[in-house]
Amino acid sequence: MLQLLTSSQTREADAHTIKNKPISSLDLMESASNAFIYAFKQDVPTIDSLISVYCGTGNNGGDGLAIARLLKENAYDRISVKIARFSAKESADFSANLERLKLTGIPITEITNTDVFPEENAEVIIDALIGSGLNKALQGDLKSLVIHLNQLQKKVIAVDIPTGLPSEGPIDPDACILKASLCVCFQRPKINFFFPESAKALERFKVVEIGLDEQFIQSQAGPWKYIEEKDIRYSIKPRKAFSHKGTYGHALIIAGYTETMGAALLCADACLHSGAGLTTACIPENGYSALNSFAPEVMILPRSELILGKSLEKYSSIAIGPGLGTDKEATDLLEYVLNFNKARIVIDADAINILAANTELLTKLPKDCIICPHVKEFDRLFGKSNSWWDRVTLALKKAKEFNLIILLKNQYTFIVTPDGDILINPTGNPGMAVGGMGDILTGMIASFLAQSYPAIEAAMLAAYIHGAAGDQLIQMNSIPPRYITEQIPALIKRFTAPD
Ligand SMILES: NC(=O)C1=CN([C@@H]2O[C@H](COP(=O)(O)OP(=O)(O)OC[C@H]3O[C@@H](n4cnc5c(N)ncnc54)[C@H](OP(=O)(O)O)[C@@H]3O)[C@@H](O)[C@H]2O)[C@@H](O)CC1
Ligand SMILES: Nc1ncnc2c1ncn2[C@@H]1O[C@H](COP(=O)(O)OP(=O)(O)O)[C@@H](O)[C@H]1O
Ligand SMILES: [K+]
Repeated sequence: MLQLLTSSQTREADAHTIKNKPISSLDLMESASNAFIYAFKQDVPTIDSLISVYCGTGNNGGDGLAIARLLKENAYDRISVKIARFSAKESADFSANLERLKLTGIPITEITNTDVFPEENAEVIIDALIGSGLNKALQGDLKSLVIHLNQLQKKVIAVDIPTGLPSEGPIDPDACILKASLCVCFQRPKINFFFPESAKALERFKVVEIGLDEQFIQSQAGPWKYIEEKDIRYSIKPRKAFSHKGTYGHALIIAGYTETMGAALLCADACLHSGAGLTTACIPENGYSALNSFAPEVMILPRSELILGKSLEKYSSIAIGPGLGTDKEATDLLEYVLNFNKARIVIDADAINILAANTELLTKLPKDCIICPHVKEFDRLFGKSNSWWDRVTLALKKAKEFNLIILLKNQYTFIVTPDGDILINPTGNPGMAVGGMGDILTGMIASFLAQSYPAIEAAMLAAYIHGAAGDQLIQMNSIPPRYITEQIPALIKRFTAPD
């Protein structure tokens, strides 16, 4: 997993690299600027594009000056540089790069006040005004400049981070930010890129290596970790020779209601496709024939038997909630499952809403229980948050308090653990924003739990593979959830095979 850094940790990684590699800070800036150019060339291959580089006077601005010079060396020769000089300060590496830039003949304009902005006919704007050194919300002259640049509606490519976006912490919905169509960021994505509020600052990002000390970065403390394919390959176990259905556990799916039987079918079918040896669905009687025709491999536990106290001993995992409803019977079922207390459980959808209405049940959750709320379910359960940063911070607190794994769903799903980690899932795409998609994920988690994966791994494998299945169908505008299920077995097999 990639350890993500706060802006102050990034500064430490920067200083550590300069001291120990060793490399001068000016050479590190050159390396960062070269890495930017590499990504830029892929996005703007036309060398006669008109490019304007807007620079602040800190190190982000220093990058901008070096980038302008390197673009010229790479045959882009229709470049101009605009320096926003609203204060007398400049960083040493900015000054050094300004001297180098002056030798190239690239036109440089200084913007010292905002009464009149220089005319701008560039097709591409490179934003090197402020990077990770942002220390307050934009205001004054710089804010006026950013508002002006946003109004031009040009293609903007940001260096390291869009000007005005903080690297971490709550994103103010009213903040003034220079909106980028692409951000080329250095070494690690910024934590704030993973929150929906960042959509006002950037459309997409690319991460480029700039030569910071990886060992140092990985040894940094902090909850934010980014899941990589190699983590999945490392966790996932191939099926063994001489194994049989009993080897892979027996999952019980307690789900479905007259109007929402589909949720139970999708969930049970996804569990089956994710490798559980046996899958049983506990659904109302009016769903039996639908289940038998949709997924004949799945067995049935009559709802009436469970209500009468049928033992849960034989099940290696239990999923409860998809399409379950929130009536008295559903509440009793959840309580019964929680009282059993031995099962490896995943709680979703209506079962989360039942928890929200009966918060005393939270204390009955067994150790390493997984809940997988979407944002509304999460807020119903734990209260409203003002920002995603606050919401995930709250999840961290609740995961510790209740010894619980919280899988908070979104474009980037956050898996928050009782040990204080926040694992960010990178897979998935907006085609997956279709009802029933979460039911598939819950079935997958139940399946991995049944197969004896530790709970955090079960959550991680399910989230990653679920999203990766969606990414295999990226050519579809919207993805019916059952299409995800079809992808799962081959995808799991692929992750068990050598690279
Ligand atoms: N290790 C790495 O990743 C590497 C990072 N590198 C690059 O360095 C960048 C970080 O550079 P940095 O620390 O010099 O800060 P930077 O972003 O230029 O901003 C500081 C300037 O902005 C000003 N300022 C701040 N807030 C403001 C506001 N609201 N409104 C107005 N002004 C404001 C602040 O002024 P002050 O408040 O101090 O008066 C100061 O002048 C990083 O993003 C990357 O591009 C690479 O070169 C090499 C390796
Ligand atoms: N824009 C998106 N990008 C990536 N994944 C998404 C996106 N939208 C939805 N998903 C995924 O689809 C699932 C939706 O779950 P949920 O909202 O519970 O659906 P439902 O309740 O209809 O089953 C989650 O796993 C979520 O991560
Ligand atoms: K920037």
